[in-house]
Amino acid sequence: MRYGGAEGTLALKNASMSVRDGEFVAVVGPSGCGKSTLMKAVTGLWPPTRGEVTVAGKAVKGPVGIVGMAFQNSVQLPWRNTLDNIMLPLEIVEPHASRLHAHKSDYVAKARELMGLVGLTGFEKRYPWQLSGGMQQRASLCRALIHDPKLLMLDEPFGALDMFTREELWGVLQDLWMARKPTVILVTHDLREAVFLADRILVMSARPGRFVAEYNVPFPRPRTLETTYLPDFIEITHMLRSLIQSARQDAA
Ligand SMILES: Nc1ncnc2c1ncn2[C@@H]1O[C@H](COP(=O)(O)OP(=O)(O)OP(=O)(O)O)[C@@H](O)[C@H]1O
Repeated sequence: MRYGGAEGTLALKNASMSVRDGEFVAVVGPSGCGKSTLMKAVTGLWPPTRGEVTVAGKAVKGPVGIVGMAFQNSVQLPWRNTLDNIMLPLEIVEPHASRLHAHKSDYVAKARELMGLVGLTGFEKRYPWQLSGGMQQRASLCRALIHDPKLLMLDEPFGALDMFTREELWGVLQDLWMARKPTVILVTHDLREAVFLADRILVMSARPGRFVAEYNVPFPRPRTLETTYLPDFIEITHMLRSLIQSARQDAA
């Protein structure tokens, strides 16, 4: 996958991966290795120069409707309250857009249910600027899930948060995933986050990115912060750190 024509930046090369229905996969790798590019390819936001992407058995030719997305900088529309921000995808993604007017109360109930799951009950009428960063990311997760996407793409969703809030949101995301079981692809620089959340971790090489290792995470769910202090947990994060360190050195 190349940006800017034949002489442009080669972001991904021979980057082949597959994810099972309902699986939670984390993608880690050196900075600039093409993780976000991978997300753009999978969601159909940027077509690969060569190769193909298949989601739910169909070749991706443009933006994929069954995807929910959340990024590091959760952009909530400042003139909409939290409930209305969460409901935004319903105005865009079919079949919900055509049904929204006639079934508004059902959809509002669904948004409230999601808000309950992430601990935002009572904040429906608050505007984004009245919420903390962590609360805005909770709202982003709800917005990413409101249209029941089969695939949830998360690109550093907690990257801008302090460690305590981040760890709290790992639990929130795990609960959401266990309740709804979407397929998740999480891009993260935080190796503890990857090990806490994922069933399987894919490690990328330096740019042009490809997959150089994968690791199945053995811990039963629900995982708790106590899990992160287990010797095995620490050993896996060390091992991932060494793999990424070697990938960075190979590139140097
Ligand atoms: N729209 C674009 N146009 C040109 N080059 C781009 C574009 N987007 C990304 N790149 C380049 O492609 C390469 C991979 O970028 P990408 O954002 O996918 O990496 P990343 O692994 O997500 O980075 P980071 O870990 O720092 O977030 C980088 O060299 C980047 O400069």
